[in-house]
Amino acid sequence: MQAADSAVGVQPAVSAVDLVKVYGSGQTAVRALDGVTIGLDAGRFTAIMGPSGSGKSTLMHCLAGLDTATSGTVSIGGTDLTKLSDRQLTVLRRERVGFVFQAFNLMPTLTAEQNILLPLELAGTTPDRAWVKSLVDVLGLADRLRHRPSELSGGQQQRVAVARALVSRPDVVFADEPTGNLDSRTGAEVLSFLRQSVRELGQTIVMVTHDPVAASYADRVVLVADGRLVSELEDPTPDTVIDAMRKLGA
Ligand SMILES: Nc1ncnc2c1ncn2[C@@H]1O[C@H](COP(=O)(O)OP(=O)(O)OP(=O)(O)O)[C@@H](O)[C@H]1O
Repeated sequence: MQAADSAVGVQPAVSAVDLVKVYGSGQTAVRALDGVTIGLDAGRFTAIMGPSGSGKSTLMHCLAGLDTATSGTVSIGGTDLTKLSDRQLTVLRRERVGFVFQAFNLMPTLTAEQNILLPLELAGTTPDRAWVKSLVDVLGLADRLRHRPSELSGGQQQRVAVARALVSRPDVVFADEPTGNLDSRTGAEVLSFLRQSVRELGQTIVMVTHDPVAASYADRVVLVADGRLVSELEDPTPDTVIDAMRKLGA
């Protein structure tokens, strides 16, 4: 078997080497990331956890090309983000990365369907109708497509945001507290769908969360403290995540 066919040789979907992020300068400088090296495997669901202020959001923003690191490198699908111009970075984010935010971030004047198709519209790509239909069906949105976000429940809005993130089959989906604004039952539905998209569609997902139950949907949890990776868990359960967080003093 070729190395590329085995798990050992698989290139990570996202990787970072010695990532440092310093906000501000002089006496007020904050070292939010202090030398993070990480590889996030394709086709897996990774959760990033850690105490408040530990650097989770900064790490996610740097990995996703939403923020630039002070030093170190980040690659998505083999492309080194630090070598791209702002314009190239915008195109890469649009075409190869999907985002799901806590606050849904849907366009209020567009219908659910228009919101889902927006990334393709912006990229000038023709929608794969069969793919769009399967996303809409699996997410239970078929009878909500003509509604605007204000006419949808929070859970429905987040399902639209998930469909929008997946519609262009991105290399990776970054989710920042995707269930933070949802009740636990609706949150569980959204997390189950994210899990399903990894299992059945081979999607790569990276999620920042405070919630041990949400993290237990992931294949792997990486724990951040004071801007460094301090430990990780494979096949987490809520209890193993709570234990690991307790050890960090969180
Ligand atoms: N724009 C900024 N300017 C200055 N300092 C910042 C900025 N953004 C974040 N920080 C600081 O960097 C550190 C890491 O912040 P970050 O938001 O990444 O942590 P977090 O783990 O996501 O926190 P939380 O769980 O509370 O959202 C914190 O000390 C924070 O105050």
